[in-house]
Amino acid sequence: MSSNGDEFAIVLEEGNFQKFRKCKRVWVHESQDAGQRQAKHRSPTTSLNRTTDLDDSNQLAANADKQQVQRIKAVFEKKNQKSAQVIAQLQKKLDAYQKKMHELEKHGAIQSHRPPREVLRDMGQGLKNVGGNIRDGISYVGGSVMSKPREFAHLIKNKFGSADNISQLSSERHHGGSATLPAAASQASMMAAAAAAAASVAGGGPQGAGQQKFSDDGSECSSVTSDSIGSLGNKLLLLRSASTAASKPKTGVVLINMGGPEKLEHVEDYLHKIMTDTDMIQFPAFIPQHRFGPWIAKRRAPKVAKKYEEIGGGSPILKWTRLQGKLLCDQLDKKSPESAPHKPYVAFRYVKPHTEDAFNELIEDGVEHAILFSQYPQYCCATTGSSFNEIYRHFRNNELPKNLKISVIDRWSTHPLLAKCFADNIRKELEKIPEKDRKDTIILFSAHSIPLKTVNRGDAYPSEIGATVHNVMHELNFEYPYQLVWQSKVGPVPFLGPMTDDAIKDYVTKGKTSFIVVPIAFVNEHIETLHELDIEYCKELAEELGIDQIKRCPAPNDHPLFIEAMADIVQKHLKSGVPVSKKFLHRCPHCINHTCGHSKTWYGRSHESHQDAYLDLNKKTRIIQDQVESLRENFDIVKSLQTEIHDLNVALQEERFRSERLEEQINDLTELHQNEVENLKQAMADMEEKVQYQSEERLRDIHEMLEHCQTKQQQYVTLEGLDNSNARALVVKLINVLLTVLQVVLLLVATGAGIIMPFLRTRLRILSTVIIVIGVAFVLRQWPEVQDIGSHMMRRLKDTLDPVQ
Ligand SMILES: C=CC1=C(C)c2cc3[nH]c(cc4nc(cc5[nH]c(cc1n2)c(C)c5CCC(=O)O)C(CCC(=O)O)=C4C)c(C)c3C=C
Ligand SMILES: [Fe+2]
Repeated sequence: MSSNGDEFAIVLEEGNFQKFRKCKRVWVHESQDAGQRQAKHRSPTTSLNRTTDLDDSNQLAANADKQQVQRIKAVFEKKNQKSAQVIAQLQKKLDAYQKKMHELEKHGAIQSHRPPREVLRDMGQGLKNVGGNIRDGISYVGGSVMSKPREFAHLIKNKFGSADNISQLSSERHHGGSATLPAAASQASMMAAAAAAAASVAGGGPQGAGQQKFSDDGSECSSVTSDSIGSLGNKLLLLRSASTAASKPKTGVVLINMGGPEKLEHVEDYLHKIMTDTDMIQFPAFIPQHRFGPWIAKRRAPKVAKKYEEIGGGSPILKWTRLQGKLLCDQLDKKSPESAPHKPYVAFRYVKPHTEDAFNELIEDGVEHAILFSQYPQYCCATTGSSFNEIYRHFRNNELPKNLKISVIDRWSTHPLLAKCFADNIRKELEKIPEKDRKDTIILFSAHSIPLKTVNRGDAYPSEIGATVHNVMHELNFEYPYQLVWQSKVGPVPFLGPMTDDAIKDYVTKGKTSFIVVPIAFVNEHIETLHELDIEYCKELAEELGIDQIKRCPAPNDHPLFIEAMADIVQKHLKSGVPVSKKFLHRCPHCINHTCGHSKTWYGRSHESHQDAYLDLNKKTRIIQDQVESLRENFDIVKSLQTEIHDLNVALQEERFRSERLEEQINDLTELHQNEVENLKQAMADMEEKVQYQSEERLRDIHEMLEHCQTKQQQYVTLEGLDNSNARALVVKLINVLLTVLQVVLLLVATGAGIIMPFLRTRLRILSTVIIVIGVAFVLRQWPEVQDIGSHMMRRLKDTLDPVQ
């Protein structure tokens, strides 16, 4: 048996072998689950490795002893534990990310079913954009103003001549006249008409084809009369029908204006509110305004009501404002999707809908940002100031919701599109004037006057009016003579002049006969354009002065350039990120109005708080951006960890396979060994049996020989006995003696052999026996000398022991 075999013999020793099998079972069991999971991932290279592994394992198996097996087991166990830990950690991380992503999805940031990585990337990008937008204000999303509805409107205009005609056709249809109107077109007409209203430039809308000459008596004074108010009504009706189901508005555009009585019965209340508005009118200190104001309102009401009656029974301000708001928000929705949906709210100072109506609705709608958009292009303490003071008072008594951001557009007198709009309207009026008179036509920019006292306090109104006038004239290349004049003086106190009517009178006396009056301070038709300018000046004064060339330029109303101007103003405001202008927070140098002081402080604070909120939002956006970034990084880490896990699993799988092979080898060798041991045992048993059998054979042979001898002897005895009985007896006795002697000799030989055999079993014994025998023989041969030596030694010993003798 080889030395390797010896080592295996030790391993296979009953106790050790059991231990080895037990350890192996534990190890195999631990790695079994993972092995099953990974089995399908076995790569072709693994099978290649197997051969090498097999050799390794053969080698290993060949050299393995108990410690080696345990060491191998420990290494694999350690590896197994490590992988299990790594897998558990990664699983944990993965769970956390999945949870985060789930939360993000749940909170609406991700609403798609795209892969989370892509969603994360888009979200990150979106947040980046949001951040950018917030930093830059709300970014301008470019888009042509001449968008689809307007193109559609142009189409319709080409077909029907004017948007107004659509409603006409529509009513004709009701009377059976719609046979020629295609069904689809009739359905679309409602939508188209709304767009057409926005596109009613020259020839369309109230200023163009729909515009009517005021007087039946052939007066040239152009105006927007009750007929055109009716046309405005139709547009609004169509707009309303065309409006789609409203979604929750994000941005509310609050159109701030003074308003006018829509019905005659509202006139007194309207005047009452004006007369008691101390921002608008300040009675001398000795007159109690709250008493005297209503009294004047009551007295003045019939006269004012008559005027409203003459313009069609009420102020068109609300209708125009609603239309302007609708068109504005439509444009904003397209141009500024970041702040969409936009919804217009009307906040009038003296009639319904009041400030509180607008804000109640706006808050109920859940608007996030309310833009307080003054509809007075030029700031005046009596008008703009009064409305903003009213809003301040409203929020002094009512809580401003924390989630409602407010910002202010307080003036826009120099907006280029406003000037372009006025210039366009002026050009159109100029075209109506005979060419010979055109160059000499004086353009009279007429604005509502204000008391000189107000001017002297430092009200910006006159200078801002002047700025608009300058810009309009710049648009007209200053090609015409022009003059800024003032109208609508009320009460006995001195007002800013020259008055419009006085100016016309004096110009006429100076030989001027052609005028275009431009209402420069108000953006839609109202009593002062429709009555004071159209009736009192263009008609009555012209008659009185004997001239027929006083034309009136329409107010901006729904002029596309004006709507575009409004949209641009709002957009730029959003983009600027400036909630309130410095100028607005700055009081007039001689302001005596305490409300102005409180109001501006309030706007300033709310501005600050919004600025804070804005900064806060910015900060939060940045934090979210950072989080998205780190999430993205973590995502990458998870990805690489997943790859690592996969690699580890593959390696683990290979190790497991290798160990399996090793185990198989060990099993095979164990079996081989057992077989060998069995064979050896068998061989030994066989040998034993053979020896036994051979010795029995020998004995039998001896017995047979003895029996044969005896038989021979008896034969001899029988043969010879016949001759001589005495001799025969002697021979028998002799043979018996011989046999006995032989037996004794044999016995002696056997005994001797029995005695001698132990001495001859090993070489050493044989050697020592030979030496002893030779020694004894030598002693016996030299016996006398040995005796002498013995007696001599005895003597010497006695002498040594007894020194006295
Ligand atoms: C920008 C325009 C206006 C300024 C500035 C303005 C100042 C101002 N007004 C009054 C007194 C009255 N105004 C009245 C009506 C009225 N005022 C404006 C515009 C401005 N007023 C308009 C557009 C209207 C008419 C609205 C409508 O119904 O269509 C009235 C009531 C009518 C009347 O009694 O004649 C009064 C009164 C003052 C004292 C003032 C400046 C301090
Ligand atoms: Fe006024």
